[in-house]
Amino acid sequence: MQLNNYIGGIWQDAGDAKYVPVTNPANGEELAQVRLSTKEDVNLAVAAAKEAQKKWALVPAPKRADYLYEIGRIMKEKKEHLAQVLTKEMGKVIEEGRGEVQEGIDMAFYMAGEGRRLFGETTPSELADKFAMSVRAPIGVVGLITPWNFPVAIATWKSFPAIVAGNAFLWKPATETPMMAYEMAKVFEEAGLPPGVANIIFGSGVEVGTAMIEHPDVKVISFTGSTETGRAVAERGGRHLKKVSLEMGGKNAVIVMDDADLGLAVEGILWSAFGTAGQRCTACSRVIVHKDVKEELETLLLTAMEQLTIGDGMDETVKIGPVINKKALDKIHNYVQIGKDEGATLLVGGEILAEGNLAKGNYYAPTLFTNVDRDSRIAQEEIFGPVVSLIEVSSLEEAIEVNNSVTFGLSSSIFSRDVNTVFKAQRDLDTGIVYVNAGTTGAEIHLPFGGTKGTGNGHRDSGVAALDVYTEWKSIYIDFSGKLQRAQIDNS
Ligand SMILES: NC(=O)c1ccc[n+]([C@@H]2O[C@H](COP(=O)([O-])OP(=O)(O)OC[C@H]3O[C@@H](n4cnc5c(N)ncnc54)[C@H](O)[C@@H]3O)[C@@H](O)[C@H]2O)c1
Repeated sequence: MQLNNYIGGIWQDAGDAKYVPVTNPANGEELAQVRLSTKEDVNLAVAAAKEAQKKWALVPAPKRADYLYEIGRIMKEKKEHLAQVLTKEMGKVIEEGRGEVQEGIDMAFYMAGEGRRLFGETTPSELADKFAMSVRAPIGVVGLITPWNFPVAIATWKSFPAIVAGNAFLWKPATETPMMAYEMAKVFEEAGLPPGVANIIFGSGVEVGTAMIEHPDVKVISFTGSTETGRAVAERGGRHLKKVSLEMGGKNAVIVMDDADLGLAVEGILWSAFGTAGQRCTACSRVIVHKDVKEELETLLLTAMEQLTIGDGMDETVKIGPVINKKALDKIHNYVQIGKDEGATLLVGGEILAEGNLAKGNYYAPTLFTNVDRDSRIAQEEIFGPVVSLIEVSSLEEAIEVNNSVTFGLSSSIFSRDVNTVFKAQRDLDTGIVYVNAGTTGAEIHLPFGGTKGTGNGHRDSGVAALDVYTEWKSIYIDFSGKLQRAQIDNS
């Protein structure tokens, strides 16, 4: 199967395009071949989007929303199929695959509702017989660049607000997960979205991403991915005066205080550290634990980790699937070596798993380090795999300081039964998302999603805040006095 671009409502021919294989990380099986698009393909897509957007912007927002209702309905109908494609292509276990598709469905219905609430503001004018208001205007053609770890949810966080706000978009998915984008292109087509509103273009970040950012008709770049790539996107976007929204890496922590329900904390840590094999931007990568409960927590965690079954995510009994590719496997293993060299104590894991059924996939053993120095590399850098570092502290103040000591600021969590502790923590934890008595993952689509510091640049995906990325405020003054009134001068 060859995956070609969807541009202006037409599936591009193969022509003389180059392709690379898409493989199943669970067993190395080739699933498809994906096109490596060129700058010319990007130009075609931008032209199609620009043309379509002119008409799309004139469709009333509640009517644009109707397409999202239809998209949501089709996704719901195809939910199991989409979840299976997701799991085969990306590796997360099927239960999580279903959850992610559901998130996309929820986003479709939620954003459709925004079509009837695309609120502006009316404002008193300085002058009599004058009416002042501001509206959210569409921006035009927007470019969406997404990572492989949430191949459908993140795309819906970006494309659905773009659609409802009256923009047309070009979406470049990660090269590792084009099949989900191909499936979504089919959903857009089936929903009858006018040709050119949604354009899907496959290819490398450097070639396609750069061409999108540099194209003068692409007005917004909404990027989710690593901080390293995000920085390059921001620099290039800045040079071309683009509005750039960045959602990037994380180094998220669970804080376990001495009065915490330890059983609950273990459940929260397990889910957020090892779900999606630790490859979530919100994954728990550090556990900051009060010294009085450290030993007990270690024992409970080790016992719970023994129950984690590892394998192909299509098997309903499996809890942890593979990591995305061999490069990721090597990166994770390298960090484990760094942790050992830094003097941390490896309690369990720390190895690539390649026995029996696991031989053909990319599997890493869930790994727990303790006695980790808060300033060490494994405590500071994003590993993006199933590796957790325990850091001991003596007080809430110290726990917050350790949490905030990293350059990232996506998500944090605290387990405590004390109301004063949790209120102080939610105020002082410097992250875009804070959880209390829950792990570091599990966003709800009607709340803003994003982080502080090195995780983002102040924009948010998800929630009503996402509309800020895809709209521009336009102020309108209507003078009905019949004479030329001049604000300020006339008033002075
Ligand atoms: N904060 C969030 O909301 C969030 C959510 C999910 C993932 N992430 C982060 O994403 C990372 C994992 O995803 P990844 O490995 O796909 O990230 P990545 O940065 O390697 O790639 C992300 C996207 O950018 C493209 N790209 C690569 N180079 C580019 C360039 N020079 N110009 C334009 N585009 C380019 C890629 O092809 C891909 O589509 C992790 O760091 C994770 O924390 C963040």
